[in-house]
Amino acid sequence: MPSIRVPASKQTASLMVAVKCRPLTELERKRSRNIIQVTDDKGITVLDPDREKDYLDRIQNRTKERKYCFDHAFGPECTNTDVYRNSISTTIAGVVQGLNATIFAYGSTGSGKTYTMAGTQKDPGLMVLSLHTIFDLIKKNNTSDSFEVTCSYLEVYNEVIYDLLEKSTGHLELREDPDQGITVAGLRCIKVHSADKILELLNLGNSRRKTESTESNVTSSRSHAVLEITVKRRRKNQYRSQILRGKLALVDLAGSERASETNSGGQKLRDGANINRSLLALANCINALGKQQKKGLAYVPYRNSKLTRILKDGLSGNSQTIMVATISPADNQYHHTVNTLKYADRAKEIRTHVQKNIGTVDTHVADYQRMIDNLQIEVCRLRKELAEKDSQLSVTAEKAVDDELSWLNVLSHETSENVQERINLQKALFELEETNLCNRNELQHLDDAIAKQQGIEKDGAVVQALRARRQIILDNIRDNDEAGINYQKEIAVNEKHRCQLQDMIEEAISNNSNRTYLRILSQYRLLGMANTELQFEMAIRDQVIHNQRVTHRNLWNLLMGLGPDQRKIMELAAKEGISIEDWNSPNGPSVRIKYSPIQACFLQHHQDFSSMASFKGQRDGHTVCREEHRSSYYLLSHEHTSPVHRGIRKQSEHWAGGRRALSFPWSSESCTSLSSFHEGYSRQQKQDVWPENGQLLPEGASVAASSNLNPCKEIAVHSGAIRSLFQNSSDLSDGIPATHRVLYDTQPNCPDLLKLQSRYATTRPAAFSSPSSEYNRCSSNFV
Ligand SMILES: Nc1ncnc2c1ncn2[C@@H]1O[C@H](COP(=O)(O)OP(=O)(O)OP(=O)(O)O)[C@@H](O)[C@H]1O
Repeated sequence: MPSIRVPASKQTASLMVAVKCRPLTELERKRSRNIIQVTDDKGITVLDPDREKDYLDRIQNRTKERKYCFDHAFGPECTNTDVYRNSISTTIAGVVQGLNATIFAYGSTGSGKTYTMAGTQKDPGLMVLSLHTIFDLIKKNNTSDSFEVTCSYLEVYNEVIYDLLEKSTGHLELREDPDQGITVAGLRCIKVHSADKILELLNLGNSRRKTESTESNVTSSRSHAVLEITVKRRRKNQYRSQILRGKLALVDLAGSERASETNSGGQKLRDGANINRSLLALANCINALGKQQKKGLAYVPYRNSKLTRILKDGLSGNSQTIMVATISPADNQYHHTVNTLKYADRAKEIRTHVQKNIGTVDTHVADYQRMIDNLQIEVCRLRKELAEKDSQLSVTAEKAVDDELSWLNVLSHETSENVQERINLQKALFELEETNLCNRNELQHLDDAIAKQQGIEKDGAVVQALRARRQIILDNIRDNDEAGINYQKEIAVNEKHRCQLQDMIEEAISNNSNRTYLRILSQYRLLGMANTELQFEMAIRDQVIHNQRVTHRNLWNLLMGLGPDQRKIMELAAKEGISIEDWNSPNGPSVRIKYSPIQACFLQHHQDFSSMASFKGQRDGHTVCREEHRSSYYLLSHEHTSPVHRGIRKQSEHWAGGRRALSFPWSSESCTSLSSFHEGYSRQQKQDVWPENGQLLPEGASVAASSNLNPCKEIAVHSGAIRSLFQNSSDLSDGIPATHRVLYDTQPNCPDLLKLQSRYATTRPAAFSSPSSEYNRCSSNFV
């Protein structure tokens, strides 16, 4: 069977930027002034739009004039063909040779993106000209190679993907394929034999595209359109054939605008917000990629929109990419023009890695025979499926039930998208934190290096270079922190949407006659989604555990390399409550930390929670391996604080018919990230807590008291907890508070209990002597 493999050689290519300035429109000619000068085939000057300057500007010689230099610059007199010949045609030729190319038009609304990409009858656009080139090259090819050209056309409208080659399609999903990168599942791919056929399809697709008349543009595109042409070229010799697969993506973006400028409201305003969101995401990616070339380690937020995910390959992967920045020459468009040119200028820094997509096919007779066999099996299966579908269609009663369920399917689908989006956001947040962790590490090293270097020569060249690098890292950290805050906001919005969806499902179910069945079905589906999220959380946690282990190992190696004396290490560690064992073990020494009873309590709780927890270390009293302990941090932060888990907890509360679910006092800590959890946790360590009223302590848990107590009256305690409560009674400096009673499930002859009773027998007999029936009453209220 054919297999496309990545060949060894890769070439780095810069993103090519061509700027095209359109002529003034009829209306603009009456009202506006031309402020664009194309100085030569690369240079552009944007003149100051203000004819009159105020006093301050005049005396300080301030001007808004801006000068730029790009790979190509085209003035209003240039046609699309001029742009194509000078900047695009060679790249298109590469597509027939198995290379990928992406061409996208970027600019504000009404600046001429659609005109440039689609064009008119008299002035055909880049899409049309590219297609003609591809078919001309195929036609002129005088080798024995065979070609297959396929095309797809999609639009992203309001963050939903639609197939423009299908009359009415549902929402399409993006898939991340390890071999092919980002693909759109279910997108129609049509085989074409001539440029005219594609143009026919293009016109058809364009007629389906969402456009609106806005104040700035009569036919403003409300969606981002992506036309993808794949050219498969098969080269044969006697036994083997080689396949070259080139892909060309032609992208016409929707126009960005300010709501105030377009004077739009309602749906138009919503479209505008979504368009701006994805364009902002694109601009952020361009910024980050540009920065990455200069500074390294900047996080690129591809996941923020469908558009950027689709364009990912074009922006940093295997593609020769051309950005055509379109601008208007009108003086009232100055800000938009400068903004577009600013991003175009940054985009020049972007680098992609171009490589031919080559695969081979063994064409032995046996392979053909196998292919035929497979096809025959497939035909049989399809026939059978068709017969089944026919019989299904005839059962109208079943169909009626299907109709009844269709609303649930729609809502389930939306919920699943909501879950997917949340997972993506959390993945992005996680990646961002990983990046910042590296940044912070580097910062630490830099600080050390600066301090050391300053001892040698104060403010020398090396120190200055280190400081410059430090500033860059600080900037990166700040930018990433800002991005992280935005992700958290988006997660909150997503979570709100999840609640709305769930309410809608609940409402729909309660209005339906098949209530019980639908409720079970809905819960089943929601649980399925919750399960997906949990699996994702676990994958992240495993990654964190792995990272911690590597760090742990490295630290030991470092410590050993430094060679401090064993006794000294032991002394220092003991001061920190750490004991070190097995010094001479071939795997290195093992570190143990003494935990306070409350820490041990939550570790115990979380061990129960996690079925995947890899707690291989020894658990003895309140001693837990450092490694386990660190990994639990992350688990806890997600268990208690991530929207996913809050969602799951809310669901379980709901399904439990309003009965209170088990919760711990510190579960209200809002720690949405690893670092904020650490912060929250260390705060928690500083103040002892008393469990909330009516709370059940798990087996083996213990409590600590302090003067800062919750005003609860009763707690129920398992026998194991009583034991540890007693064992750690020295921690109960204030004893069981006068306002509290402890209810227990232990047999009266339990030795631990007897000891406890004797401790409180004279001072407060009621504090610790409730009968089991009371324990049962108390615990059944909330378990
Ligand atoms: N090179 C050009 N020559 C003549 N007219 C042009 C040219 N470029 C654009 N125009 C005209 O400018 C107007 C706006 O162009 P167009 O619709 O292509 O903008 P756009 O950037 O795609 O806008 P939106 O983002 O709102 O979809 C149209 O009337 C178009 O005909």
